[in-house]
Amino acid sequence: MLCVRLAGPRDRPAPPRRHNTRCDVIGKRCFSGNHVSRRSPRWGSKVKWKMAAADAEQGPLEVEAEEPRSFKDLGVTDVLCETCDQLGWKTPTKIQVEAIPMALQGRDIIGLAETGSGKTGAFALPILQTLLETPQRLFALVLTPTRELAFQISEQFEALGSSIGVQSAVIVGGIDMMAQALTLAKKPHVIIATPGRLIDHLENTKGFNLRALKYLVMDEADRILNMDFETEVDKILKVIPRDRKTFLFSATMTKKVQKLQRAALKNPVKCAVSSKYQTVEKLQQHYIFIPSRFKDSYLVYILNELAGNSFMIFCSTCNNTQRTALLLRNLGFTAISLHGQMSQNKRLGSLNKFKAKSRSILLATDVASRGLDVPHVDVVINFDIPTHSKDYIHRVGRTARAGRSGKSITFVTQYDVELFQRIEHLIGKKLPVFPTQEEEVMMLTERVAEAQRCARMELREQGERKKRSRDEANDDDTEGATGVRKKVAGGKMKKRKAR
Ligand SMILES: Nc1ncnc2c1ncn2[C@@H]1O[C@H](COP(=O)(O)OP(=O)(O)OP(=O)(O)O)[C@@H](O)[C@H]1O
Repeated sequence: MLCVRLAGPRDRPAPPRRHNTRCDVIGKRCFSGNHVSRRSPRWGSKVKWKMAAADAEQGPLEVEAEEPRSFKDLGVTDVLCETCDQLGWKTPTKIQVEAIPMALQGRDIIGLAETGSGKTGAFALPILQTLLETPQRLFALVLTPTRELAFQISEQFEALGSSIGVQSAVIVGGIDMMAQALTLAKKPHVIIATPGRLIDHLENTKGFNLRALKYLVMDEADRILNMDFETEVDKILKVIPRDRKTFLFSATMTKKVQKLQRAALKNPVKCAVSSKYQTVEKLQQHYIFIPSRFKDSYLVYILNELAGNSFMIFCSTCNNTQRTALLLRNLGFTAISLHGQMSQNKRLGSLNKFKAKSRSILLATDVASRGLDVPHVDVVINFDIPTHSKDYIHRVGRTARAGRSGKSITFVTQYDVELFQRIEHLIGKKLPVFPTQEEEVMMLTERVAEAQRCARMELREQGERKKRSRDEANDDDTEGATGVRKKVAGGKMKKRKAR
């Protein structure tokens, strides 16, 4: 028997019912009788309805909930509660409290919650629970803006679904189409994809379609819906069923999300547990105002001052990311880069080294600003100020995740004042200055200048090598290219060495 109580979308949740259900392993029947219907969250009677109407024209329904104590209270089935417990998720986060019961009732959802607040679990758990109750291949599609985020979400689905045998597939660019086609032929339960590559498969891979899809998730929805992906998303929406459930999640909300809400959502519930552009409370945000030509010296100074921490440093271009990584490596820091001009293998390699703490500094473009969850990041440095203020929120959200504390420092030069003011306006806060000692910074300039010269040389050599051979093995972020470091090192560069 499948656990679906056919109820109207505005029904108040019914009391829990125990019943026999398909569970534990997708497609196998369990008769333990321990499972709670997906339409029967235990705390249902405590839901207070803020707005009575929920018509698409009138905007999404907003709900306010009294806080339940456990995932079980939200209506999550025992087997998934156990997995949450094993993952160390003792209590649900606010967005999970708001979104999971609504999702289990079969509602479309717009989820807005600050960075690092557990949005992935908020959409993955209801999908897995429904999959358990109504097993089906090619059940859910999650769209993400970046490849690394797709891998991360897939890991989370696999972790949460480990005890029920869920199979997920990552379909992103930069990876062999044929291998992906073979994976798709096995019909995984959940596909996590970047829009462009998914379209490639929908158009070119024989036998692959999403005509039976039950769930569409857009993670980082506002980014997915901006101009870069608009055409792809429209194409995808045309080839998936209209009677699917749709979830949009992000830490920042734009008018474009509302635009899509009109186009693709049905009777959505808005689960907003933060204001539109909110940064995390436990994040200490700072800025430094410095002349543009001393940026590198100030960076080295700060890395020394905060030695022992783990850093994510954001640059505006691939070239500057690469250059700064080379510069820092020439000065003995364990820095590694992640940007769009690297092969996918190298990108994942960099991220894994940083995650494994074998590198303490990750330099990245905005390809790493959204969604990436590396819990040990202590400090985010905006070496180049973000040109889109919203990116600031996502970048600094790479630290202070899941209740931890963290620090961010934004470099503001004479050219960045207006952008900085826009950021302060967006987040509704005046940021304090990060204290620096100018004399100490100036003492670094000579060595930094030498390292800059070497980094430029290496960058040129890398460019020439790339031209000579398109062989990926020789391209991008070759850490071996730091032989020049020896030329620079000479004496003891740093007061203290970053880990
Ligand atoms: N209920 C929970 N209890 C404890 N930890 C949790 C819980 N839910 C999620 N987490 C952890 O919190 C971290 C952040 O979760 P997640 O990546 O889903 O955040 P997010 O809201 O999607 O962030 P972003 O906006 O940056 O994408 C992850 O490491 C995840 O394992």
